[in-house]
Amino acid sequence: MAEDEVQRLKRLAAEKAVELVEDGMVLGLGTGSTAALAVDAIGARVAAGLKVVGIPTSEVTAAQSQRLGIPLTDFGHYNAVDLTIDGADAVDLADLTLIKGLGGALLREKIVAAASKRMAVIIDETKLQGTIGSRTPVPVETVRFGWQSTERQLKGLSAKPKLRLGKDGQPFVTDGGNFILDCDFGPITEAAKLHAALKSLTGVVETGLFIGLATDVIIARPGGIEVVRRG
Ligand SMILES: O=C(CO)[C@H](O)[C@H](O)COP(=O)(O)O
Repeated sequence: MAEDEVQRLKRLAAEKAVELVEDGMVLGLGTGSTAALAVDAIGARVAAGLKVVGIPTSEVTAAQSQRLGIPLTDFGHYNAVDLTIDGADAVDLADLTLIKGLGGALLREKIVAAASKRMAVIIDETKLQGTIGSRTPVPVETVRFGWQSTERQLKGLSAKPKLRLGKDGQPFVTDGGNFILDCDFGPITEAAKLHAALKSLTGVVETGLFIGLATDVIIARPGGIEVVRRG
């Protein structure tokens, strides 16, 4: 699919999700190229008088929100988020399991998603890949100290881990100061079991498997928008 068309589809999904935003809401503001389009659309509504507060899932999203005049808050002020709008790297429509974190923000994204009453995931149809893991590795955020030891433990779980590098060829560092090991497991049939096994490893901070968190998936296809809701 041509890049312009993918961008058009991402914008359609973002705009559909922003229709769910209501006055007075606490919003989770996602990270990535699709989520950024939703943040733009929220910013336009704020400029037109909408009253919301947002919790950003990355420093990049925080900076974008500030530029747009979206008031920001944190979990010191609110226990729960009414609605989070975020992208995803892979979605299994069978149970709305997601892989997230190719943009590097998975830890904050998961903290915000876990506190959200509703999580709308916005994607173009290229993110639908059937069984999760078939085409997308699982990002695993790992403390820097001893990352090679954590990598060996991951290999013990049959992963093929690869340390993520930044554009400068140095290890990519997350907003939390950690590294990411992108782990190819092949198709994942028992995501919850795998997630639990990964989390039990010393040195693993969080995984990019988002299970039972998405409530709505908004898919932009060339022929139109499809909304899939949990249950
Ligand atoms: O999980 C993420 C960032 O950590 C993003 O939501 C995910 O990478 C999708 O990004 P994009 O919309 O640019 O394809």
